Amino acid sequence: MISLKDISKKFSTKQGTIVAVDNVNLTIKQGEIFGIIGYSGAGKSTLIRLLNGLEKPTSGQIVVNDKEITSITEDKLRQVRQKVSMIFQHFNLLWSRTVAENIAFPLEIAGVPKEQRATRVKELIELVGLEGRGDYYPSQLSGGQKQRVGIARALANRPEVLLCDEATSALDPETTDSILDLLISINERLGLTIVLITHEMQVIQKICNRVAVMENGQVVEEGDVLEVFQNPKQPITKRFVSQVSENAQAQQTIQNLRELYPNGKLIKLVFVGDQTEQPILSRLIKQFDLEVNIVQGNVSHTKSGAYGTLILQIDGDALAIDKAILFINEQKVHTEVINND
Ligand SMILES: Nc1ncnc2c1ncn2[C@@H]1O[C@H](COP(=O)(O)OP(=O)(O)OP(=O)(O)O)[C@@H](O)[C@H]1O
Repeated sequence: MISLKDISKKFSTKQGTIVAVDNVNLTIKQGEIFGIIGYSGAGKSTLIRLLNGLEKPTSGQIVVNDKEITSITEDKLRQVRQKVSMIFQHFNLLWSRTVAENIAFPLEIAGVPKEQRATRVKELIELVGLEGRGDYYPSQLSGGQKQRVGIARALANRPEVLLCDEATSALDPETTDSILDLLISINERLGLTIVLITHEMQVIQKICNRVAVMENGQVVEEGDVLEVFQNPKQPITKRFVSQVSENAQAQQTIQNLRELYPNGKLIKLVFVGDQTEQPILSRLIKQFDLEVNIVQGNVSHTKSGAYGTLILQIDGDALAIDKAILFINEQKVHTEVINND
């Protein structure tokens, strides 16, 4: 549905040339929710703006729905843009228009007759759960409600792709959850392809099928969310994954246990999907003459299944510990020894 081939975007500034996007190759499939994560300055905004033609790449090709958008005329680009909508961190609503008038705005631009506009606005208000708020002004709405207006407006002309630029970053965790639930339901009900950029792994975890990790303009890692959670390869990906799977308190506990049991091994187990149901721990204790302490346990639910981590402190004979680790690996559970130093 969307493919980026060798895409680079350079900006010339007084300080010199900035490479905002550096040779990116990506394919986004129809109907999926694809997340792009990176810290500030990684190039996410530039990349997403390239997808709807707001920026032109310095080199490379972008194909959206079989149309090569990098070399088409402004007129044709406008047609493609109707199929690629966007929502924003700060909503970008028109403050002097009511909710209904904001949602109607893209329909007016597209020349939809007044009566059809009214019917479509009503449908959209229901779709995003803003019944009874049609005559409100944006200033009378909460952040979450404003983003619902943004989503309704973006969907007005029945796009095939929705781009989300840090769409939940200005919202509190509970409101973030409700907006992400709305995006999931829209993706499922309308079969809409969603591409989102974020710096929060929680967002990726909750709603994305696949993820690309950006650093210094490059995509440094990419894959199914569950796989990336299970086996992050790059240091930056590991940092993002630990945002959701570990917490400061657990780190403290690890520190304490290292001091308490200098001879034991601290082992992190990573479970995916069905493995989270398996009684691996009880079998481990039964089969091996080892002392096993649970330091921390955590199960996160991603869109494609459950993902869990368990940190164990295992003490006893060194050979038995190695055999136990082998046994755990045989259950297809990924293990990582946390150094005792
Ligand atoms: N129009 C521009 N002119 C010059 N430099 C730019 C321009 N747009 C972006 N950049 C630079 O490109 C790099 C990537 O910026 P970009 O906004 O894409 O990153 P980001 O990952 O979205 O970060 P943030 O979340 O802070 O917006 C940065 O160094 C930024 O300063």
